[in-house]
Amino acid sequence: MLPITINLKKRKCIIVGGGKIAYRRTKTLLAEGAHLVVISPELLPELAVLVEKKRVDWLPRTFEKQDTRDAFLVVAATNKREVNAAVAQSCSPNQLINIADDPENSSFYFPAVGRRGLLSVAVGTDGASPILAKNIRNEIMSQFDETYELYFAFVKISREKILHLQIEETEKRQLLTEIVDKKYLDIRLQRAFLEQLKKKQR
Ligand SMILES: C[C@@]1(CC(=O)O)C2=NC(=C\c3[nH]c(c(CCC(=O)O)c3CC(=O)O)Cc3[nH]c(c(CC(=O)O)c3CCC(=O)O)/C=C3\N/C(=C\2)[C@@H](CCC(=O)O)[C@]3(C)CC(=O)O)/[C@H]1CCC(=O)O
Ligand SMILES: NC(=O)c1ccc[n+]([C@@H]2O[C@H](COP(=O)([O-])OP(=O)(O)OC[C@H]3O[C@@H](n4cnc5c(N)ncnc54)[C@H](O)[C@@H]3O)[C@@H](O)[C@H]2O)c1
Repeated sequence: MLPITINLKKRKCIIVGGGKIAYRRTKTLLAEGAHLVVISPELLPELAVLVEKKRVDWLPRTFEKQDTRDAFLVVAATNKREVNAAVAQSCSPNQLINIADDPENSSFYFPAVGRRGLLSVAVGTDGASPILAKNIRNEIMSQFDETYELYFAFVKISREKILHLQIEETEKRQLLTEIVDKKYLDIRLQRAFLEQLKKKQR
């Protein structure tokens, strides 16, 4: 399975079911700015709060096969195997579909995600053990404390500035390599580097 980072901003995502798994998926997809529609006769209180806050749309009924028609991504997360199978059946081969109780027939899995500023980490085990994926994610993320949040922002800004400099390609490459040195976790060195770049811009 290929891990990719998908831009979900404003894309329509359908979640069928309103229980624990639906809520977990909702949080993951909302964090990426997706347009979420939850279809379920009942909702977990945590999901109802998100509906009240208008963070997600809710269709308070059971699934109907036209529901998935214009969705970019679909999650089948009811506690009924036959309903989840019907959700999957209703999708075209080009829609992204995750079936909570049927990885074999899902076109994508949810990895264990970690975020620190602009860094994102996704760990999967091809479904072998979600708990292990979670543990490995936690292990990786423990290496990145909050100083990395500023650092990743520094790297992004510096890279943009370097790419726009009127200098030789070899020097650009050297500078792009320079900024990933861990010494730049130190904010004073970040400032000094940006000052240096300013001089090169003139
Ligand atoms: C990583 C994480 C992301 C997330 O869900 O956001 C995730 N599962 C998590 C937790 C978790 N899931 C389960 C348990 C109970 C213990 C256990 O069974 O091990 C726990 C533990 C817990 O809750 O702590 C049960 C379970 N999971 C799946 C099945 C179906 C099956 O295997 O048939 C069943 C049995 C259902 C049943 O009982 O019927 C299937 C999938 N779960 C996946 C992802 C995909 C594979 C990821 C990979 O490649 O490893 C995959 C294939 C598809 C998918 O659903 O996307 C998230 C933790 C991260 C976090 O906390 O951030
Ligand atoms: N992938 C995973 O990580 C993972 C982990 C645990 C469980 N599961 C599986 O996920 C599924 C859901 O688990 P859960 O704990 O969220 O269940 P749950 O009982 O908390 O929630 C089920 C929801 O489905 C809704 N529902 C039932 N019939 C429906 C229909 N016809 N149309 C629309 N909604 C309907 C119910 O109203 C309820 O909100 C189960 O099949 C379980 O085996 C997957």
